[in-house]
Amino acid sequence: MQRRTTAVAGLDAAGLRAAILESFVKLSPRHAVRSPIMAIVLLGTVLSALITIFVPGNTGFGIAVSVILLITVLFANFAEAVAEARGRGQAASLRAARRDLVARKLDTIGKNETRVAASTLKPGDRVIVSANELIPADGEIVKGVATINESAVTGESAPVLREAGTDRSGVIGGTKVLSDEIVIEVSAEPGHSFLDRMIALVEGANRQKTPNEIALTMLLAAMTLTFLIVVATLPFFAGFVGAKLDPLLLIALLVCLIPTTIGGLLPAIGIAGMNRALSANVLAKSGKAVEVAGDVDVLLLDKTGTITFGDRQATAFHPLAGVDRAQLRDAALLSSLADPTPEGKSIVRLARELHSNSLEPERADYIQFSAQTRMSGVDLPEDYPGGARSIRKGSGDAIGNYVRSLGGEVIPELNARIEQVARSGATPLVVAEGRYVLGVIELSDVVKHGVKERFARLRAMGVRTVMITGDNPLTAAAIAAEAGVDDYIAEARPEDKLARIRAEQAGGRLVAMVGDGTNDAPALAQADVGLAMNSGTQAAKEAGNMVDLDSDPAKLLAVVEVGKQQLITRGALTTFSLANDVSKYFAILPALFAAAIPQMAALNVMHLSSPTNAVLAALIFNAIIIPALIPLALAGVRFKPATAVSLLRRNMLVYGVGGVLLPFVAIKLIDMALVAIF
Ligand SMILES: Nc1ncnc2c1ncn2[C@@H]1O[C@H](COP(=O)(O)OP(=O)(O)OP(=O)(O)O)[C@@H](O)[C@H]1O
Ligand SMILES: [K+]
Ligand SMILES: [Mg+2]
Repeated sequence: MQRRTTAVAGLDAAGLRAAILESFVKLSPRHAVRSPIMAIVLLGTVLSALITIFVPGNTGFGIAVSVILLITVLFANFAEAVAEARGRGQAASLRAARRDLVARKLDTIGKNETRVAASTLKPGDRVIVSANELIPADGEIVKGVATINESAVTGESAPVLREAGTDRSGVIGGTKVLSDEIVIEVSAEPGHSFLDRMIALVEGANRQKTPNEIALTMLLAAMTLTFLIVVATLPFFAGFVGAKLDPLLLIALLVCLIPTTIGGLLPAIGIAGMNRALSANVLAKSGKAVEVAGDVDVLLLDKTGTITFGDRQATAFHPLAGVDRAQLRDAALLSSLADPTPEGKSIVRLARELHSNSLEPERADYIQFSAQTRMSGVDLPEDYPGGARSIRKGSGDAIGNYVRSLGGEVIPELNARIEQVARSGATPLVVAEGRYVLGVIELSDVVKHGVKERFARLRAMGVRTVMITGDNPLTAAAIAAEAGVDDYIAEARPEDKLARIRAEQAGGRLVAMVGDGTNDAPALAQADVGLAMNSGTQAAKEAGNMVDLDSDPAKLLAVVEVGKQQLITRGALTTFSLANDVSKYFAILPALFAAAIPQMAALNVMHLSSPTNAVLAALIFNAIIIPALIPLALAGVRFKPATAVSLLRRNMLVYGVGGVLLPFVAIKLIDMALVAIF
């Protein structure tokens, strides 16, 4: 983490020099036209320079106006350059992880290996990687399990476990295998790896304006056009009262009125948002994704692993009346011998601790767990001691259906047992042998620290949280209450997540969700904000529009806050920029009409020393407010969790009223300084 936070903290001397240089490079017309507002200022600079050169008269004033206008454009360019430079610092650390590697590529039958350059690997190729070797390309583990150090990419040095056939099978090129040996199926085209794409994004090579940003740019352009028309027609109306207006003053008036502050800071705000997400170790595939996160109304969260720690561990066996404790214990063990889930492994562990000495069958049919069936188990063959048997374990309703399908029935005692376990927030797994229910396994899980506070923060911001779980309603209710979510859906299968997202969206709401599994991919793609876990499957990472490098599902909460902050920052600075106009009117209008209409002097409420000084002071303020606000644009406006409406009210007060008052003071001070100096 250290490496990345220092890159965000600010620019070093070299970075600063580069940003200053870049401010001049950005004077090129090709760059200038991207912001209509700054283009007008640049045009004004050229025009006032030409007037100064060719129209005899007040040369000193002309030079001053031209220089200040040029500096205004440079300041705006500088704001963008600083934001970009910070992104480049982050890209450099990502790039360090992408090195030229040698891969041990397997042939099609997976027997022989040849050494090839990692850059030649294509999707579908299989490579073998052993302990202490670097993973040559992005892909998914198809064989084996290994601990991996992903610090080169995530900055997080704690090793992570990645395993074939699970939702934690994804690996990134450039990270290091610490133990064991794995076979990886490459998923990325050369040059299009996860890192390649992220570097391009961070550098802003293909930064696209977000819809909000485009809408605001259009609005600002329309305002600029209006002011342009007003100022251009002013001499005509002034003619009626016999006033002749100085073209230099008209240019100054125009530049002061158009929203240069927000126009200059807009790109920096956009870039900074993505950088803030990256500082939280979240790679957003677009700036749009970050912003949409700031607008979401509903957060859909998994229970297991997101709200709870997720390593559900078997803690007790509860046999039904008349069932021997050892019988339940042994059945639970047999049904879990080949169950690779954390739940399955913990059942084996608990049963062994309780001295189960069941033999491992030499051959048996294992039924793997799926979120669809919510059941797993084993079919034992004739020759196993005790004869052929079918053992199943799973959710109460799944096992209920199973025994009923075999002609059995669910006795009330079972429901009482299930309830007893579920009410405490634990997950009851029911074990059945054939059509007889043996009892209940208690799987305990713990709610993560601090989630309750985060949900409360989100609620204060008007975001509703919905927990969606495959677990039974009672466990769901217990955990929902403990975690403080607004709503929950129990006994949900993967497609239910998708259905719920669609339903929320149909109601006009924006939905965010987290996921890691292949079966989460449709929901991740459907959600407006899909945060995929870095540890997750390739399908999930492709489908989502953000990836959390730390694989912490609770990160979604942080992402929402980053997005909110981005929207609020833009809104606050726009308000401030527009509010500034009021005071500039009072500075420039009296100056403009000073000669023709002496009564206008009454408007000179700031008692500025002279008409020219008034204009210069307004222009200088207009220019220096841009760099003054760069830190705020980059860091984001501080905000407390509150609903959009109350935030708007507060920001109108701070940035609106502040935006009106501050320039009065500042312009007056600059005027006094001008008098003192000249
Ligand atoms: N290894 C397993 N064998 C049999 N049944 C299981 C196993 N693991 C979980 N189950 C049952 O299947 C249900 C659904 O599990 P699933 O993992 O889909 O959802 P979940 O983990 O409970 O919820 P979430 O969606 O929040 O992760 C569980 O509540 C449990 O009753
Ligand atoms: K302005
Ligand atoms: Mg699950």
